[in-house]
Amino acid sequence: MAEDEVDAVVVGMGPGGEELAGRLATAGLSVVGVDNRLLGGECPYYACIPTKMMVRGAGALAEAGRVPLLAGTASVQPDWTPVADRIRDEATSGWDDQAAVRRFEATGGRFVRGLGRLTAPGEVTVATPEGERVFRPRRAIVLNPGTEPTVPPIDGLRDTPFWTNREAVRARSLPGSMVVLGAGPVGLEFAQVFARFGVDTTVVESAPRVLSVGEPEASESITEVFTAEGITVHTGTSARRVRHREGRFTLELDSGESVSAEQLLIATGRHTDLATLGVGALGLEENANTIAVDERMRAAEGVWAVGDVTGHGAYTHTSVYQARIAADDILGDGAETADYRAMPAVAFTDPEVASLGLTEDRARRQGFPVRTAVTAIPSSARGWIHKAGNEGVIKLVADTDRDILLGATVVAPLGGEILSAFTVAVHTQVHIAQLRRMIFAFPTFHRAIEAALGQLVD
Ligand SMILES: Cc1cc2nc3c(=O)[nH]c(=O)nc-3n(C[C@H](O)[C@H](O)[C@H](O)COP(=O)(O)OP(=O)(O)OC[C@H]3O[C@@H](n4cnc5c(N)ncnc54)[C@H](O)[C@@H]3O)c2cc1C
Ligand SMILES: NC(=O)c1ccc[n+]([C@@H]2O[C@H](COP(=O)([O-])OP(=O)(O)OC[C@H]3O[C@@H](n4cnc5c(N)ncnc54)[C@H](O)[C@@H]3O)[C@@H](O)[C@H]2O)c1
Repeated sequence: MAEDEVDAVVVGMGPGGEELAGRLATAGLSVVGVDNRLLGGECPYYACIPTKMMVRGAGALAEAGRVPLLAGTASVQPDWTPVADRIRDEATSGWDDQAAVRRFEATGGRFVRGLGRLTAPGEVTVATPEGERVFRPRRAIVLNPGTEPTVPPIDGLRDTPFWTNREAVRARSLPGSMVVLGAGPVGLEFAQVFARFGVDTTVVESAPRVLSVGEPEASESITEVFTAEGITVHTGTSARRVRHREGRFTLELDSGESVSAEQLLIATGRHTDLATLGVGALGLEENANTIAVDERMRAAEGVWAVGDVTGHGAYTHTSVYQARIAADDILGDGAETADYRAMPAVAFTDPEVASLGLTEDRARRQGFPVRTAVTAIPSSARGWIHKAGNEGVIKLVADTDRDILLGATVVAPLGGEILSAFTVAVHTQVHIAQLRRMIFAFPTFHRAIEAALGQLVD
């Protein structure tokens, strides 16, 4: 058992851990970054980047399919090979992180591949193929373990060769049919991609609607688009039993129906194994799904946590934002504290579902004096011109006493880009009266914001 004294140990090198470890190392601290899988975490190898390459391919097919309505004829033959090649060669280098390791080492950091565990206050033990290494960092332990796909306890499921996002992004070919269990952002992005590449796709969601934590208008809009694209959507039901026989999955649903397909994708959420991470050594709850942090990401004396595990939004930009704040705090110049009011989220379906701040329901439950506005994208000038693929809606949630926006949802082509105007408005608390005096270029999609703002005044 070797012992190392260092300034900081970062356990889990997801986007936040990588950013933070690099910052500390660049500042001159001796830093060890630990990851048992790939340096960079889920986002570059199994999540954001490869799935957005899939979305790009699927989007090109969808646009080609719109040609007959707009511009003549187009003959398109979907082929998964360019997508699979791009993911292997351009996104993940064959799921090899050597470039990321070299980039981190160039900052002065040391990378240790292995499973990190808190073994005492101020002590991290890393199990590597060569044996255990014990670190007692002088200044900081940072936890960035991210999340694993959650597999629900459905009778028969565990014995079947189902996919999670990790198998789906490695797929070299696609099945003829697919059931996607779970209609959060992960399930919906994959479902639409696969359907557009010709897979007969069925979505099963236990909540009453898809994207159930968002605005109902967004759920309705996406359900309509999916249905129009030939995707079958079951809501308010789950699977009580799964069987896999002769190359086919069959799911018996709670509703009494059954659905069957060549492949099953589990997209029912994420979790973190805090017991394996050993947070009990810090006096923290091992059965919890998140590590509570203060506004500077401090979880305990000398311990910071960043990323999905903090429960403040499972997005890469959240993890990197928190990493910046934690790094400043560790380096001793931490004036900035976390403010999540304008934390954006984008599901990269087509149309994109982009949102930030409070939904109407949450704003009312929190006791705000609420007024809302809803405007349909097809009724805007640009939406009408765009025609095929113009589905969507903008919904605003305003605090009438303070004359500011509390939340916004944009379902639209490039909805994530349109959302940026609201990110500024909510982040800086611009008065709605001031927003209404802005000039919105004609005929942009974001000009639909003006119509929505107009509904917020008498
Ligand atoms: C399919 C999919 C698509 C997504 N698309 C987007 C998107 O478009 N935009 C977006 O913003 N977000 C997206 N996300 C979410 C995004 O991937 C995560 O929020 C992001 O990766 C940040 O996670 P993190 O920093 O908490 O750590 P992660 O990226 O989860 O990385 C954590 C790392 O820590 C390692 N680790 C865990 N425990 C230990 C341990 N004990 N010892 C050593 N190493 C350990 C893990 O192996 C992993 O490498 C997507 C997620 C999924 C699943
Ligand atoms: N573009 C992005 O920023 C992006 C993309 C993908 C994921 N993410 C993040 O990753 C995280 C995970 O996303 P996700 O979609 O996997 O999880 P999620 O928790 O957002 O959604 C999971 C869905 O599965 C449903 N579900 C749970 N158990 C079920 C069951 N047994 N049967 C049927 N349905 C069931 C839930 O009701 C929920 O709607 C999210 O927090 C998300 O924000 C972000």
